[in-house]
Amino acid sequence: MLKLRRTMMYVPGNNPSMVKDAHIFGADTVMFDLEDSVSINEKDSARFLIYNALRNIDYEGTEIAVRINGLDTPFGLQDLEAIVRAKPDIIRLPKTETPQDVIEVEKIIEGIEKKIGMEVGTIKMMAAVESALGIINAHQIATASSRLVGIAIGAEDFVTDMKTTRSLDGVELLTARSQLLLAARAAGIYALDTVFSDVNDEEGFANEVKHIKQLGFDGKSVINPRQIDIVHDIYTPTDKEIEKSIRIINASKEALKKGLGVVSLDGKMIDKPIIERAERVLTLAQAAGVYTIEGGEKIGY
Ligand SMILES: CC(C)(COP(=O)(O)OP(=O)(O)OC[C@H]1O[C@@H](n2cnc3c(N)ncnc32)[C@H](O)[C@@H]1OP(=O)(O)O)[C@@H](O)C(=O)NCCC(=O)NCCSC(=O)C[C@@](O)(CC(=O)O)C(=O)O
Ligand SMILES: [Mg+2]
Repeated sequence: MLKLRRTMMYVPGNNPSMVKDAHIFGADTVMFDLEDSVSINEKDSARFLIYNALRNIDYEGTEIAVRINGLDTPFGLQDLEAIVRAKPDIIRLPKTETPQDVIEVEKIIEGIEKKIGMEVGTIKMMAAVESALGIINAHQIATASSRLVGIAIGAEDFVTDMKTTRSLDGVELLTARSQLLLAARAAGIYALDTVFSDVNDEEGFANEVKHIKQLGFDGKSVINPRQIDIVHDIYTPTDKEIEKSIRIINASKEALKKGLGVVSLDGKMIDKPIIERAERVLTLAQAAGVYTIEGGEKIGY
């Protein structure tokens, strides 16, 4: 089954009540943060909290990521030493600028895995790109380690680096988002969009989600439980899309029987890429729980 990563919800690593209940809101991934939502004087206590939470709280199968501090800070190495031992699914690197940043973290993770007898490769990685240099190096970053399940854009830091600000239409991010997506797709890994900081602007948020879905992102980092359903609703194939995909696949099967590569449905050409897109709609629908593919046969609509 396809692993959905429509939402990765940031949870400040210094907030015990948020950390305890983080999984109950239904985000596809919960991401405990040790970096920018934690002040310098709380770095050690947050690391301790997250280490203990991962070891003692049952997150009921929700994918867990931890955003560590960069290795260029006094906290990054200590974060890795503690957090790898607590076995999250994913370590997220902030402010990744070069493939060496990824390789350096991977070596440390591997060293800890070996030291504690954990199978090498258990901990996956995700790299956040948040600067002009990172975007320019996006493909090298995306292919720097087989542990990488995805790359993400961090827009707040990126626009600061670009000496601009964020707007509702996101014009300042278009090139960076596109470059990040190209890098992720060429590397065959997930592409995650950035946070939308105004949790009360539901309309602005929904418009941004529609925009990044159309660009091709797999999902988005979110900062508040109220943002989760908005993303999931927009990302879940509609009944109409599912029905159309089934008709396309059935038409393609008929074409195959007749030995045809191209067939027409409702006056529109149906060929291989269109069939692939229809298959993906059904795969996404199944992963989202709104459609069933049983024994290779598509049923349930
Ligand atoms: C925004 C706000 C303060 C609003 O507070 P409010 O109090 O108004 O929220 P309410 O809606 O009233 O909360 C209702 C109930 O949900 C609970 N609840 C809320 N949020 C929850 C949550 N996240 N996790 C679990 N539980 C939660 C809450 O405890 C309450 O529970 P209860 O009291 O029991 O009813 C709050 O959400 C929050 O702190 N968010 C996380 C912020 C954060 O992590 N920022 C760092 C990551 S970005 C970054 O670093 C930039 C970046 O790097 C990013 C990139 O890479 O893209 C770049 O460069 O761009
Ligand atoms: Mg950031």
